[in-house]
Amino acid sequence: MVGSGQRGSAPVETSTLRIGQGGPSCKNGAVGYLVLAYLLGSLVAGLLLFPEVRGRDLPGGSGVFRRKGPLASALVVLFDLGKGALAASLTPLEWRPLAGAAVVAGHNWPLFFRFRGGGGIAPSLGFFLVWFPGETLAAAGVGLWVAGLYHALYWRLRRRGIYPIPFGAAFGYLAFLLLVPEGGRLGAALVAALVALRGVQILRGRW
Ligand SMILES: O=P(O)(O)OC[C@H](O)CO
Repeated sequence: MVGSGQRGSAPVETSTLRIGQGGPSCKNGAVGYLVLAYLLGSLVAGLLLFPEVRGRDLPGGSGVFRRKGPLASALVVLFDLGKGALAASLTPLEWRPLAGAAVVAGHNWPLFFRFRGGGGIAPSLGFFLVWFPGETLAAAGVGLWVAGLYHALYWRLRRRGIYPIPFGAAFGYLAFLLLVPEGGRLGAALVAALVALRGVQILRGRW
């Protein structure tokens, strides 16, 4: 997207995000946005609302579904989507790539829960739904479709290995990286890397 410059003056180019433009006060402001995003991410719904899940299962939608049922799971997913969406809404465009990483880092390694949180899927979905709604919905569709297929062809029969949602999500993030416009690629790559890193930790039993 290209911003409309004022008539008679040089057009204002907004198509490329340039992180760190501006003086020291701008950078100080950015630290505030990133800390806020990290703290928002650290409010892990599954751990706040259902502390009994802690240590027994993952605190995201799937883990809470397994332990507490569908309504509790829906509540957790909505809360975690919401904090991601709020972080995107509060952060100016130029700092959004880092704010996306910050809110997901908070959810995955929360300050309030000894740095042991969820997988980062719901907050990243909420964050990018605000920033790139069409691309995010399309990528989420890919992820859900792959998860459904994996469930039907493998998980339903074996119940072993990677759970369907994270399995499908890996394809969703790949789709998103291909679909997202240039201005969002850095943010998408940072977030996907943090989700993948946490996924490796979880697979190794370090959750
Ligand atoms: O990645 P989270 O913590 O948002 O959890 C989402 C789902 O439970 C993953 O299976």
